[in-house]
Amino acid sequence: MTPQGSQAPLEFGGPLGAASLMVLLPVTMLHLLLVAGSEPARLLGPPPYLPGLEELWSPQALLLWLAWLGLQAALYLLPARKVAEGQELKDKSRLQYPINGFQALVLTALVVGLGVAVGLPLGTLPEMLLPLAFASTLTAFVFSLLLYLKALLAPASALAPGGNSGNPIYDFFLGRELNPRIRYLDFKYFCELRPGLIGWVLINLALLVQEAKLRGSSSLAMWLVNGFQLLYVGDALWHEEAILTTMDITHDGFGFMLLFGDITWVPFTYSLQAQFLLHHPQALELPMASAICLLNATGYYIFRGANSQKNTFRKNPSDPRVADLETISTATGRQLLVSGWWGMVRHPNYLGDLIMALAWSLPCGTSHLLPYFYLLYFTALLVHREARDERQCLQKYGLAWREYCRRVPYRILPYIY
Ligand SMILES: NC(=O)C1=CN([C@@H]2O[C@H](COP(=O)(O)OP(=O)(O)OC[C@H]3O[C@@H](n4cnc5c(N)ncnc54)[C@H](OP(=O)(O)O)[C@@H]3O)[C@@H](O)[C@H]2O)C=CC1
Ligand SMILES: CC(C)CCC[C@@H](C)[C@H]1CC=C2C3=C(CC[C@@]21C)[C@@]1(C)CC[C@H](O)C(C)(C)[C@@H]1CC3
Repeated sequence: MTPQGSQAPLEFGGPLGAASLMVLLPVTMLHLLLVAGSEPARLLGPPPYLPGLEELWSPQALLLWLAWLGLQAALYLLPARKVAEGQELKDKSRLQYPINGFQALVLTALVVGLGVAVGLPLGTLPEMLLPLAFASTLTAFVFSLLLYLKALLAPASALAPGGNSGNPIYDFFLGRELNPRIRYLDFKYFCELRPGLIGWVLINLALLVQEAKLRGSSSLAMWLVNGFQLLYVGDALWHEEAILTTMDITHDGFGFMLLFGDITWVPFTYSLQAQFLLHHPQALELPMASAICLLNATGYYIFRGANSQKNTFRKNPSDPRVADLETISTATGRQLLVSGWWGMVRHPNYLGDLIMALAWSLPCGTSHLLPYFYLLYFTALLVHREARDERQCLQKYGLAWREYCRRVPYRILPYIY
């Protein structure tokens, strides 16, 4: 039996907020897909037209989507170069995770390359984005329901701290079980890094190919967006093990929010800049392109530096790369860094991520707000995420966290926020 009505405070506006988000997020995604292909490309205006069910629903798109999930699951189950252990769980056990995400990216590139060589029309993918996104949304709802039902059979120790309020809508949205898995296939870990992230760069690539077909060559702006986002995804898969200490894996249950976010929202909205560029070509001069590359490199340097510093420290505080950093001791026995990247602001990794988000939008010019959607959404997501993390850290570390906040007063942007 699983406990109902856990005392964790309700987040995301409770059941009403959760229900609204479950409608709003898919509608926003479909709106963005429609608007990106339209002439005025207005983020805040109405969509160019309202698609009928016959345009959204396509059995071929559903089959293609399921085949994609199947391919990624098969690649996940291949032998891995390393098996990593997750954080300690409530019952003191640790789960095992295969580290073969980068291998999956390379093998996917080979499979797609082979497919193209035998005539797979990659350039037609952009025309299928709407039905694919719809099929992906349907699968997210169905899988979330299966996860909700699976959690009914899970022991109490397997449940997430939130997501077990007893309200079915809220719990369906937030996710009840912390690490739902069937044998070695851990659904949350699989979804967080594979089908969505790799799908995102594949969609970008198809948009680049299609642009070359339409206009004779791919634009510099399209190359930059593809290159920056491939670096981001490649980096995430290369440092796959680091995901095991993120809030999503250690704290959040696996429900509609993360599942839809991972497999639907990421590939179909994070590729918005490339979608925009296919329909709205932008001239980009070399000096401007160089400045944008420098901005992306700066963001990446901060993002990677901060994330690696924390991961190295969490794995082994005596590692020579972090042993000289100043720390605060906490009652839990864990320490908090107060110098290096984590002495600059309390979330230096968010700062680097936001700088990169700006660099991904700039190649699209300044005539439209639409390609800046990611930057706006991401700022809101990270500000909200930062507040959630602060609450959890205050609960975990108490006075030591207050001392950290006193020593490092800014959250994300030095001297501003
Ligand atoms: N592209 C996208 O859509 C998204 C990207 N991201 C990115 O994912 C990455 C991970 O983000 P997220 O999981 O939110 O959070 P963090 O990687 O920032 O992890 C927060 C945790 O780090 C530990 N921590 C905080 N301060 C310190 C300190 N001073 N010293 C040591 N440990 C500390 C605490 O956990 P503990 O003490 O228990 O170790 C805290 O709970 C970020 O780079 C973020 O930008 C996130 C969301 C969406
Ligand atoms: C739209 C919903 C309200 C919220 C959905 C949120 C999800 C899209 C994001 C939650 C945390 C994420 C992370 C990444 C992608 C987006 C989601 C799933 C991440 C995999 C991107 C690549 C990074 O290098 C990372 C650090 C591995 C990220 C981890 C968190």
